[in-house]
Amino acid sequence: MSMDGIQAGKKAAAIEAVNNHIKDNYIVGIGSGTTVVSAVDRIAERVKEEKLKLVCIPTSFQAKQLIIDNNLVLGTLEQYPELDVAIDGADEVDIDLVCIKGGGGCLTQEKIIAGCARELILIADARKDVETLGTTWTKGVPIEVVGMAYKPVLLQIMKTLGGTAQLRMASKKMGPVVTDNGNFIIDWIFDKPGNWKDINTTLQLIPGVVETGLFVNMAKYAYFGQPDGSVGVKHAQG
Ligand SMILES: O=C[C@H](O)[C@H](O)[C@H](O)COP(=O)(O)O
Repeated sequence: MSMDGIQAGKKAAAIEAVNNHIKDNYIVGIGSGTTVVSAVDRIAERVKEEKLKLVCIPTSFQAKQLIIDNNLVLGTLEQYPELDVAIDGADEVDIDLVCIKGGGGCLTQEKIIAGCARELILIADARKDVETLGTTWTKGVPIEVVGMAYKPVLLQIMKTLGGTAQLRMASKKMGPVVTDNGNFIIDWIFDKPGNWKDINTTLQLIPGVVETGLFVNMAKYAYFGQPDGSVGVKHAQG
């Protein structure tokens, strides 16, 4: 898939999801990443054209900037602890709509916002629509960890679950990536897919782990855009 094709797919998925799931007077969670940029563009367009009254709650520093730059109304969880919908990207989504998030390091606030929303809607290009996790996304599961605990956590993950866990290093700064919450990220490359609910619980129980990039039973719909602009929609069972 060409870069243009990927971009076209992201945009198409974002537009269709915003058209179908954003309604007047909604409190909307704004996810993070490149695909969400197109969603916020479309939200801003609809607010202008249809005079929608929305409040947008960000999942990251990037999302907050997107909301402000597009002149949307910015809110916080303190003001609006219950959201109507959250729209967010994903690094890979399996057949049960279990997904990996955090490729851009924003998983913790994303999961909090998703947990407060009635509906989590995923938007992605079609490469990310897979049967089992680890098919096209080979960078593993991002796990946010308190800085001083990164080494024991990393060792514990490999001992308990196998695979390879490594500290994510920054590219334009010496040392590790530091999240919006002041923590580090461990990327865990798993050997094979498993029971993601159990794996997620195991990871969360390791002291020092803040949150994992495994989103299990959270997404309600996933929109996958193709290079030709067509969009496939998947709905969670149950
Ligand atoms: O940390 C980043 C987020 O979880 C993103 O939503 C995820 O990485 C997908 O990003 P993109 O839309 O850029 O592929």
